[in-house]
Amino acid sequence: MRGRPVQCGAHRGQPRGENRVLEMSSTVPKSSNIFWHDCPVGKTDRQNLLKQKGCVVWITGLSGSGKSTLACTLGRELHTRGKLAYVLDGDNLRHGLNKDLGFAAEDRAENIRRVGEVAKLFADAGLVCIASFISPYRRDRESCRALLSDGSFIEVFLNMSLELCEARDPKGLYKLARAGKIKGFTGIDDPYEAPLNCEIEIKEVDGVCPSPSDMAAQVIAYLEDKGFLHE
Ligand SMILES: Nc1ncnc2c1ncn2[C@@H]1O[C@H](COP(=O)(O)OS(=O)(=O)O)[C@@H](OP(=O)(O)O)[C@H]1O
Ligand SMILES: Nc1ncnc2c1ncn2[C@@H]1O[C@H](COP(=O)(O)OP(=O)(O)O)[C@@H](O)[C@H]1O
Repeated sequence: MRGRPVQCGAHRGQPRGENRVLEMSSTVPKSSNIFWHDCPVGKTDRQNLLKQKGCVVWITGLSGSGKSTLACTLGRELHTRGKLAYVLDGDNLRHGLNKDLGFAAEDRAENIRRVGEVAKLFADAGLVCIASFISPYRRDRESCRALLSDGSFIEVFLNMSLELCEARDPKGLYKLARAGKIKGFTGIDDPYEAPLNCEIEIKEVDGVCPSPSDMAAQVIAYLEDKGFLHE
């Protein structure tokens, strides 16, 4: 859902003859008397330099579904092809930018809101931004999608069963959650809302998950097809 337009009456700090309408897709700023500054080098210039188009590949799924694995494999594959990508990973961002947030629904929403804004900046810089977050709430993911225009938000759903994720349990978190030692763990006693209209769905076939390189190849094929890997 697009947010409400904000009237912005100045350019580079100088008042303009007519107001410019900026589209704000998230919350309305708390601060007043703020002005948008345009720079002479724009997104198109950066994309031409990089010979690629900026976008956000948003990977969502349960803990243990393979989000970080896909993010890293995809990042490496793009790097090998000479494409600039950057991975934003849930666990990593919770060590810094989002270290003040927990796992209550409102904290997860704020986590995803911040990441959506950061991912938008990376896409504007011309990079393939790979965001790897459980992002369990549809509404939060849709808010991030609304920040990006023209199909440049690509939602990848790692549709792996809870059984598979729990059997993997690389960090032992499902075991702790089952034992009641972690409360509000996604898939156990906290919700995960599967995407309804994602661009890419990766799932098990006969209980077997595609290999990391096959998953990455599926995303690369999409990016190629939609022209993100060219000027
Ligand atoms: N309660 C609870 N629920 C889910 N996950 C938990 C929880 N507590 C800690 N962890 C660890 O946090 C990682 C998920 O962080 P995210 O930022 O991706 O979560 S969210 O998008 O805000 O829901 C997640 O990483 P992944 O396993 O890589 O998904 C876990 O390692
Ligand atoms: N496609 C895959 N095939 C087999 N094992 C995988 C695959 N993707 C991930 N794994 C393994 O599953 C576990 C969880 O993967 P991870 O990427 O950490 O998931 P998430 O980031 O969603 O929590 C890891 O031990 C990883 O090596």
